[in-house]
Amino acid sequence: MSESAKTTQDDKKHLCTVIVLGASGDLATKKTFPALFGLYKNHYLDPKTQIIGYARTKMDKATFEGHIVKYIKLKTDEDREALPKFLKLCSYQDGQYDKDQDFQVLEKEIEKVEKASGATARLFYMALPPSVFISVATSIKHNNYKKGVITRLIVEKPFGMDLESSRKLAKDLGALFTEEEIYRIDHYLGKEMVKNLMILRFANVIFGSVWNRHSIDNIQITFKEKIGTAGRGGYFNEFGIIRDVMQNHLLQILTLIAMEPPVSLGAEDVRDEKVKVLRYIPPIAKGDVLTGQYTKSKDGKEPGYLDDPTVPKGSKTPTYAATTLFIQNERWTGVPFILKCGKALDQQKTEIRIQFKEVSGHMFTNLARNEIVIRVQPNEAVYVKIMNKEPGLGMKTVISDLDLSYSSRFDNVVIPEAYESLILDSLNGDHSNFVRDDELDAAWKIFTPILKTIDSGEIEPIPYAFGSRGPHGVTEFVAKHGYERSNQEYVWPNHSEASVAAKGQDQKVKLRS
Ligand SMILES: NC(=O)C1=CN([C@@H]2O[C@H](COP(=O)(O)OP(=O)(O)OC[C@H]3O[C@@H](n4cnc5c(N)ncnc54)[C@H](OP(=O)(O)O)[C@@H]3O)[C@@H](O)[C@H]2O)C=CC1
Ligand SMILES: O=C1O[C@H](COP(=O)(O)O)[C@@H](O)[C@H](O)[C@H]1O
Repeated sequence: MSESAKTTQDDKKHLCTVIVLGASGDLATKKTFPALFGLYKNHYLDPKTQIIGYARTKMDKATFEGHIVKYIKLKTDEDREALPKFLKLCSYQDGQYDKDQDFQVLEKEIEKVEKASGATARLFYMALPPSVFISVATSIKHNNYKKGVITRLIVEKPFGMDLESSRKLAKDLGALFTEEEIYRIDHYLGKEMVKNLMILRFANVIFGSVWNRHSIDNIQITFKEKIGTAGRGGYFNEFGIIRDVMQNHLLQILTLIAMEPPVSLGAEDVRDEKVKVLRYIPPIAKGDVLTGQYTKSKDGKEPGYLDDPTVPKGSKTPTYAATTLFIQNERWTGVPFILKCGKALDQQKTEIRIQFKEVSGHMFTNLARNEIVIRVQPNEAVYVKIMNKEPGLGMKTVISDLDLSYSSRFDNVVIPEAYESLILDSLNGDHSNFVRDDELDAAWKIFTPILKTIDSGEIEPIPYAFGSRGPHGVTEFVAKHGYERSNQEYVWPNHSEASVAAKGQDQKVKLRS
């Protein structure tokens, strides 16, 4: 174990200097700096914290500041007051990613700000394309890694393309930094409702006792986006929707839904349980996958995937995928976990739908199955679909719900951005919501064989129109794995953003988009 790693055990709350590598890029501008600002204005960031941006692009201070503020939303007077103070903490340094002398200049800058702030830890945020991860990590190790200073490295996905490349990345990174120093970010682990999963499951007897194959018939985890690849076609085409969303975000949700109770909330206890679940899942079978690719919208206004000039002609990269995973352990054998994700669909939402088995006996007719729906975004909510007596003189059953919609239940709550939550965790040295190397390995084992089949062009993606519900066959795919759609009419009252807005001005919860 390195000198630096040894000290981290006891020094979680060190004052950090934050170094954002790739500071000129999309992620840094859209997510990293707005999240750092969010932490600052809510007093989670020590006001002495210094933030240094680093990238190849030459920028003076004013240009850099213009860049940082582009996606920072200023909603209140306090926000407007906080911004100039936040900008004072930020500076920018240009340099190449593989030149020691440039990282030496960066080192001088870090030492200068450390002297002023008294910081004893460094958080390097790699907001960079994976092609430069290792050369940047090497440059940091050679030039900016100091004995006695805590070093933390946030690495963005994708963590490889398949099992082999992921192992290589892990090996190369592992030769430079300890596992304790590495924070592999999956921003879904920072989402409020994803963080709520352990509490829902393990702090409620009524849920805990039915959370198994004896009561649950099937589980669906769905991610839908209205946008297409939106200028990221070059990146996307290499990866496809399974690597972009399913193998990481949806699988992380699955592990939290399916794992056994951890011994504690400690990072290693939680991650041990997550790995165990993944190891019980066999690789996805070819018959358990359906893929699609979006075409022009029906009105011709939105372009098809292949119309993106950065996408190679005739590409078969899927922009939609549905797969079914099975966890072969005592709790879950026989329960299909159906993961669905797609771009350019009819709506934006991420939700977990747990459908229970049928009620036995024949006392009632026309019953719908119970469902617990955990709405990750938008309109965070947990609602339970139950059968109820239709009010009146008869004994007719009707679907109703027990609805915990955050917008109506919690007053004046600000739901933090996922990146705010995760950056705060890394500043505090907390790994619980980051991906461990063996977790990654187990995840790639599940997906690599089917990805190879898809990459070989063996599975033809089914075309679907931009803005539609997805490719034909998804309903049948889901039904094949046991999901039963009720023939009783039911619409969750808070299903759309419009419905939340329509609830009127007394809406108290501030939900950030
Ligand atoms: N953008 C997003 O919404 C998300 C991104 N990610 C991940 O975050 C990381 C960064 O993504 P993103 O910000 O979109 O990436 P960008 O393409 O915007 O790259 C970030 C910066 O890296 C430098 N760069 C770009 N291409 C190269 C290259 N070929 N060689 C060397 N340097 C290069 C550029 O800075 P300069 O030229 O100034 O050095 C650029 O500003 C990636 O790993 C991505 O997968 C994860 C989730 C969401
Ligand atoms: O990681 C990614 O996630 C986004 C979706 O994130 P969300 O927080 O807006 O749900 C997705 O658009 C992108 O393709 C993917 O790389």
